[in-house]
Amino acid sequence: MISVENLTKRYSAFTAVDDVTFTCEPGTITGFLGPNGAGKSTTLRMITGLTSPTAGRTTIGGIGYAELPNPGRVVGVMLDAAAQHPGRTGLETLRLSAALMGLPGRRADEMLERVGIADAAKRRVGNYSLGMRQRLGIGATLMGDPQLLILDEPANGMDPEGIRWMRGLLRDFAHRGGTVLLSSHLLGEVQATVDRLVVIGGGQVVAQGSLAELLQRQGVVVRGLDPSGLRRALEGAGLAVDVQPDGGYRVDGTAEQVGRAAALAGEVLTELRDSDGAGLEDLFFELTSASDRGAATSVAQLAESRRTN
Ligand SMILES: Nc1ncnc2c1ncn2[C@@H]1O[C@H](COP(=O)(O)OP(=O)(O)OP(=O)(O)O)[C@@H](O)[C@H]1O
Repeated sequence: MISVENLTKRYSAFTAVDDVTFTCEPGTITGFLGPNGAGKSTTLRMITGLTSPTAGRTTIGGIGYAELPNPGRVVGVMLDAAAQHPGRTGLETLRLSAALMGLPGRRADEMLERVGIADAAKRRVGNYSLGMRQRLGIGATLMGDPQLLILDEPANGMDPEGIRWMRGLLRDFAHRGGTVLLSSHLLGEVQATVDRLVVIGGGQVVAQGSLAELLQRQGVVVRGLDPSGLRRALEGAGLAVDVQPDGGYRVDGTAEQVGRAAALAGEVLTELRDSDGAGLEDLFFELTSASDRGAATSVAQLAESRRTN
């Protein structure tokens, strides 16, 4: 388990990470999501002992990263795939990882096969594409057969096939009881991969919960013959209504609640369906801009602020 408790990092007067708390459980993939500059990398650097916190603490399996006797055997960390030495070949890179962890060199060859770049084993990493470096980086994280993975923007530079491959690999890792924490600034990228989301904006956690929970909050999409009459009926029934760019309404409620409110007011519906997370992107922007206002610190507060806006 990864545990982050009241973690804060200040650079002079600037607070990059502000009282962040979350946990990542075995058997799950947690997405750490936020726009550029939100504080994701700083948090991951603190978890992995590369930056010291101003306040708070982080543990991996109950102990601090710096106290792990052979960290690579416990947690695979990839913070910057582009940082690999450009003059070494992929094989040399992984052989070095193997040597540092006291593993046999042949493991490097097996790993290159596993991450799909065996045919580039003897090429210099400087000539790899970013997607190939990500594969190599993921290979390096897996060398010590760890129970946890911490990956900063692992999908950066990967093509759709690469992203699908990585998704399968991480799913399989979590399925076998592993714990994964991965960051991204793109909601669409993590949505299909993760079980849980921790959303960060302006250094603060603005929402966290299971993906299902956060998706559920998206309610239903509804349209009627008389849009303004339908809106009056829904709001009259106490349902919060968001007008979509295409003129439909997204409603925080169930199809039954919406159907009943419309029927009571004699409104004819032309469409009523689950929003299928279509609004999760809106939620992401809403959540992160809410953090700039310092308004919402939890899903509950955000939900409240959406109801009253
Ligand atoms: N060493 C440092 N000194 C001063 N400010 C820093 C330092 N490191 C990070 N910051 C600032 O802290 C904030 C958070 O940065 P961080 O790299 O953690 O964001 P991020 O969410 O990972 O963004 P990105 O997706 O762009 O990598 C940014 O405003 C950044 O400029």
